Amino acid sequence: MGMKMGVENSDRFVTSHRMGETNNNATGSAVHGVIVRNAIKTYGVGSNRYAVLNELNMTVKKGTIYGLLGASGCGKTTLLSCLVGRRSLNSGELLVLGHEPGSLNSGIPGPKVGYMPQELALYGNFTIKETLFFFGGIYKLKATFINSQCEFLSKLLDLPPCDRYVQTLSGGQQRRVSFAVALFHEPELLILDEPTVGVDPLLSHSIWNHLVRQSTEHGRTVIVTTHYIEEARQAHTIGMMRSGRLLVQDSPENLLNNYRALSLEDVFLKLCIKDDGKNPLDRETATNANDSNPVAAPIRNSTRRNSNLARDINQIDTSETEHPSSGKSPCFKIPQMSAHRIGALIRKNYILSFRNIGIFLFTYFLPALQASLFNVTLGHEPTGLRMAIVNDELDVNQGRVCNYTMDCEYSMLSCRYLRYIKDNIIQVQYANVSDALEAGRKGQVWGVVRFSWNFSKEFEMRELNGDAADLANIIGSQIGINIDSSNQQIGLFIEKWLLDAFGDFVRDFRRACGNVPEAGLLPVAFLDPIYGQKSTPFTEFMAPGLIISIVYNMAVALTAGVFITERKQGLLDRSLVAGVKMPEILLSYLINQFTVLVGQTALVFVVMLLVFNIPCQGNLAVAVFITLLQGLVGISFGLLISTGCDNEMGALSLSQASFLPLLVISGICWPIEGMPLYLRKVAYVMPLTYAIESVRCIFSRGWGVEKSNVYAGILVSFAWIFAFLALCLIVARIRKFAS
Ligand SMILES: Nc1ncnc2c1ncn2[C@@H]1O[C@H](COP(=O)(O)OP(=O)(O)OP(=O)(O)O)[C@@H](O)[C@H]1O
Repeated sequence: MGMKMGVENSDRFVTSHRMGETNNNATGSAVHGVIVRNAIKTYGVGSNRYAVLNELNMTVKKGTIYGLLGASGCGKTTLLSCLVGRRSLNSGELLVLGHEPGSLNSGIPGPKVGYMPQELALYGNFTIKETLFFFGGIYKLKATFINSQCEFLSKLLDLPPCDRYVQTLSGGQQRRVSFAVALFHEPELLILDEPTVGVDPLLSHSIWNHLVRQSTEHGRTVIVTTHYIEEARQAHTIGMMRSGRLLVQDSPENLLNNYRALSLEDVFLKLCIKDDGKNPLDRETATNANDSNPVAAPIRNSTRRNSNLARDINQIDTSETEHPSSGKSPCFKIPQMSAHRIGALIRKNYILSFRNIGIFLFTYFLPALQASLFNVTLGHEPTGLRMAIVNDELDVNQGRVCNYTMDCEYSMLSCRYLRYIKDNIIQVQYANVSDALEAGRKGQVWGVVRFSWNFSKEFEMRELNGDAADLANIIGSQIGINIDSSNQQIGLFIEKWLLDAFGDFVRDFRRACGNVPEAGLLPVAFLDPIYGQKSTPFTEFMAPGLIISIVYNMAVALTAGVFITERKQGLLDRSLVAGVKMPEILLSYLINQFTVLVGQTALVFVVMLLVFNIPCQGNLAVAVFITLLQGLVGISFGLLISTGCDNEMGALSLSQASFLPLLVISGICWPIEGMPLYLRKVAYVMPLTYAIESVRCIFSRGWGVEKSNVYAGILVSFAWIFAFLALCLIVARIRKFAS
């Protein structure tokens, strides 16, 4: 029933449906849909180089169906990808609808071609309707037209309801949706790579009928590959391919007659037997099937072929023909971008993001969680540090026990000093130094504090004698300290607390004795700091680096794999054949990720500044701006990874591998001034270094953009964004993702 309705409605394919256009079905006056001459295409490099297309010649008349048959691996897909402009020939000539694919105004890649690749090349998270609307957006089709096509093709191809998700469809249904995507915008040329795989015979029959109608009633050219040789009988011309060459091309009837065969399979078999053992480059033997046939003629000998090429090209309306030299865009010229394609890509990216709402929310809030974790875990003073105390001044037998006097009394000063030590240190009494040191070696204590038996007495002598104090007196009044310095941070804290405790002890004691408190301290005074506080918390030093590295790393992680999956599933190829340009894809991802980045950055700043009170002395807007720029650097780097890597694992490894070196070299955890001179130069050209320095200057010094330390961060960020994006385009061009 559905198929019947499809037949009735087939006239829809002559409507005008493109926004801003009156008629899209001008077929031009060229006689040939496709002409391929002496096509050579190789893969691999050096000794691994091999030819997949071997001086191949092919002629497809406009408005006809061309069935391309051949064994697996003979080069059919490669030929088709050259026709749609996704690959280029090493040598030879190729004209599709009178233009070289990829040349200006050729419409290929673009709306003139409908391409169904071998892979499914559909977004599983999209409904059928969303799929058509995505490609419709790329082709700038009107919504009413897409809706009516959706309805029409549903009936023709017996598709499930249009609101069904592609990933929930059966394999055959998915193939039919893929077929619908190739058809629905009514292209002049249909290139279908095995459209009937996984489709039941009834539907396959209907698909072929539809293709016949498309060619006979609407003058569309169809090139179709299939492994089911017999179904190709409905094609006007059959091309039989082997080892990168066309053994023959002719109408099915002629082939059956000329080879006295009952089936096309027999014809192919006979041709293969004939071809076996012959030099694949021997053009005479490869193309001697039917000398009298005008379509078979172009693939005979080289002399004839050249003259045929001249003739074939002459048959094409010269106004429609574009030669490589005239129309091909220069190597690295950035193609013109279009708002409707970018709009379609952005919508697609958002739909894909919101379909995985759980993952989206997690990644959206992750930077804020990381910032919170940083504030909770880093920069705080350690507590519960056990220190061994060996106080020889204590002797119960001699009546030397701790007293708690605060008077000017030189008695049991060891106990008095110990009371000034911060609670972060747990004091554990040990009877003798050797036991205490042994405990330190076993990791039971972080150090040993020891007093001699006559500590208070010697301390008094030292105070009274001043410069006249002798060495024995000085040594006896010392507080001996051994610290486990295996952990520098803990060692530094213990050292500082013991010294602070001594400073407090001396000041109080001298005050009690009516002396000037400060006289007992070192004659070095740290006055008010120029910037910051007297003891700036470590978190404040690290905060700018942490903010930027969290935002940067998140941006890299979210973009490093963005179009690897699309590429692997053939979706990138399909979009590019539909006319999308690589810069448009990059821009759409930049825009999508940037909107996520804005939210993430805002949350990180809220957590750092409002929740954990990291001070910002300068202009917060400039700090946020630099952080956003760094996010864009991360997105650009992620896109570069995505362009260069073939699989998600490689992208993940590369993004992770680059993160740690960048972290350490950018001065996040340790001052750049602590690096060797040569490394500092490297550090300063890294993407994050200047930006971190800029934000640090804004946060702690309150500097503005007029200072070179601040604007350097902005300029360097812009430079990296442009460098990464330019590299993306170059890599894409080299790897042939670009159109
Ligand atoms: N990107 C590539 N790099 C290297 N070799 C490739 C590449 N793509 C295809 N090939 C090789 O080129 C040959 C032709 O492949 P192609 O996909 O064009 O064959 P095909 O006729 O379409 O096969 P099938 O009918 O199985 O799809 C195969 O040997 C294949 O391994």
